[in-house]
Amino acid sequence: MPTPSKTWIDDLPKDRLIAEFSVWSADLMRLADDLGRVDPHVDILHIDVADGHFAPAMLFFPDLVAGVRKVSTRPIHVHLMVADSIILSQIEQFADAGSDLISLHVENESVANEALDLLDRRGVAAGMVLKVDTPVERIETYASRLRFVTLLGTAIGVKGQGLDEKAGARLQQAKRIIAGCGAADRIVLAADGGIREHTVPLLRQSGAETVVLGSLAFNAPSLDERMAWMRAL
Ligand SMILES: O=C(CO)[C@@H](O)[C@H](O)COP(=O)(O)O
Repeated sequence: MPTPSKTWIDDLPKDRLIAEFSVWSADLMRLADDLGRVDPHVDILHIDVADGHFAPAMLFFPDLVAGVRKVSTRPIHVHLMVADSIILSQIEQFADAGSDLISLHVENESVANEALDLLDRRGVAAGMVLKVDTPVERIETYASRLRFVTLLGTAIGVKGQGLDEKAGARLQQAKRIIAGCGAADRIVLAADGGIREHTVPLLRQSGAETVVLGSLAFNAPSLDERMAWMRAL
């Protein structure tokens, strides 16, 4: 299965919301079939990784990414929610497995620069994620090295929650900071968590260029209709 081109981030659509599909919300017992079902609508596959310590969930592993790589040509975005002490070895393993973009957390402060150096050496695009209460200004330090910035709109690593009321204002602030760093054309701004029919318009208006779709897409009564609605926003 060919991997996406080096320039895949530059080739993402700019005239509509980018659709990032969260594998966590797929039918895990029939994963290949479910990914095949949604594939025509997918711009990016999002794979959460959590160690039960940095985030409460225990989620996904490199062999799963390697398996997804075999059944999909879509770019794979790995969201690492793991402790500083294991992040470098996790990056190596998820890069080996075929990830196209790996995001660590701004809160992984003690190892963040080393992790970004490693992603650079491995030729994997770098992203960063902020927990729902982390000051947005903290992306400024890293902005020159990033292709993606993702703001969590809910508590980390828990599915099925409602959107935090600060999410819209935080996206607007991130947008201003990214523009102030001269990185508006390079960094894609993403919203993850609390992605619902009534929240997507607000997130879009607040500056989100992509949303991480979970149940909103995988459980949609008609995926064609839901995606047509989303793309028209
Ligand atoms: O990481 C997350 C939620 O924080 C997403 O990746 C989940 O997949 C969303 O699932 P739903 O809440 O939409 O069911």
